[in-house]
Amino acid sequence: MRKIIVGSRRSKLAMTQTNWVIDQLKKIGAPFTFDLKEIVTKGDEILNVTLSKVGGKGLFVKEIEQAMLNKEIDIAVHSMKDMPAVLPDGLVIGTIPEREDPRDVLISKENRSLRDLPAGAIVGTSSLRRKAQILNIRPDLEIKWIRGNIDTRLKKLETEEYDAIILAAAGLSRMGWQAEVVSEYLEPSDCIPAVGQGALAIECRKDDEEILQWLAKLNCPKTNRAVQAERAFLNKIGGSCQVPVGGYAVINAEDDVVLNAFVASGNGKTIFKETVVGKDAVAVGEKAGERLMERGAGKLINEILKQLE
Ligand SMILES: NCc1[nH]cc(CCC(=O)O)c1CC(=O)O
Repeated sequence: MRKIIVGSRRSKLAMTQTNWVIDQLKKIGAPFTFDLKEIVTKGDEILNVTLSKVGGKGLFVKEIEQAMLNKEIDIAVHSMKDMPAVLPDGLVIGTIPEREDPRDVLISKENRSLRDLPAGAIVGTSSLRRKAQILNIRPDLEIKWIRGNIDTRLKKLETEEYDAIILAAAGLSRMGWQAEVVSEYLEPSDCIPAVGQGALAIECRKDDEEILQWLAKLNCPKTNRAVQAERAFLNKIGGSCQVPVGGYAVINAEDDVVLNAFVASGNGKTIFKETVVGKDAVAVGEKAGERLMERGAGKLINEILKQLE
């Protein structure tokens, strides 16, 4: 039997996701044995800085992709939302399994919802996307940066000066946290998820036909189409991590892709939202990007990027 080397970040979430995929492959009878190889990425090492300031997207995958190109590993399981728009030559996303709950959740002291938090309450998040959307609804709240893995953040809610934190529902449930810890599931009408949130990307070499053939059996066509639309949108607007942006697509009963996307100013005062419906996922994503740019998102993005210079 062929031995497959699976590369993974060492975080508990990464390991959990990786082991889940290995289990799925075993379950469908893939004729492989598996070896896990831990890889430390830049994103794991730099914990004290906002991600958007240290390079953002790609930070959690670059070293892993290099190891794959060097044939030190054969496959890797990533959170789709950590994946840059373009993959290095020679690598592909071999499969996208069914998406988990894509929503963000609010976890607060006294189990308060977003609209019930006390005036001026402190909310922990390091995501520009979450910050802008939260401030759009509750401009009085104070957003305080927080980093670290999910367990660390939950602990900080108890030990540090936060009244609430925001996390992805998918990460929480994959880590075995029960829905009871959640104070409120934020609906996409309030807080549009990150592009790819809740989905996994399993990456391998383009020419590894044997692996590709088995990975294909784990593929979820609906999730695939939805994520394609979201990523086409992100690509169109330039996919920068410095700009509050989000996109979430579903497949409706008519088999159309329905994409909701937004671009906002950092303080959430200006927020442009678009909904685009259509059969062709990539076209839907690109159209959402084009429309938002026409409405002024381009100007907004340029202003944000200029301030960073
Ligand atoms: N930002 C880090 C990150 N990358 C992927 C997830 C888990 C959720 C997912 O797979 O989308 C998380 C945690 C979070 O945002 O709370």
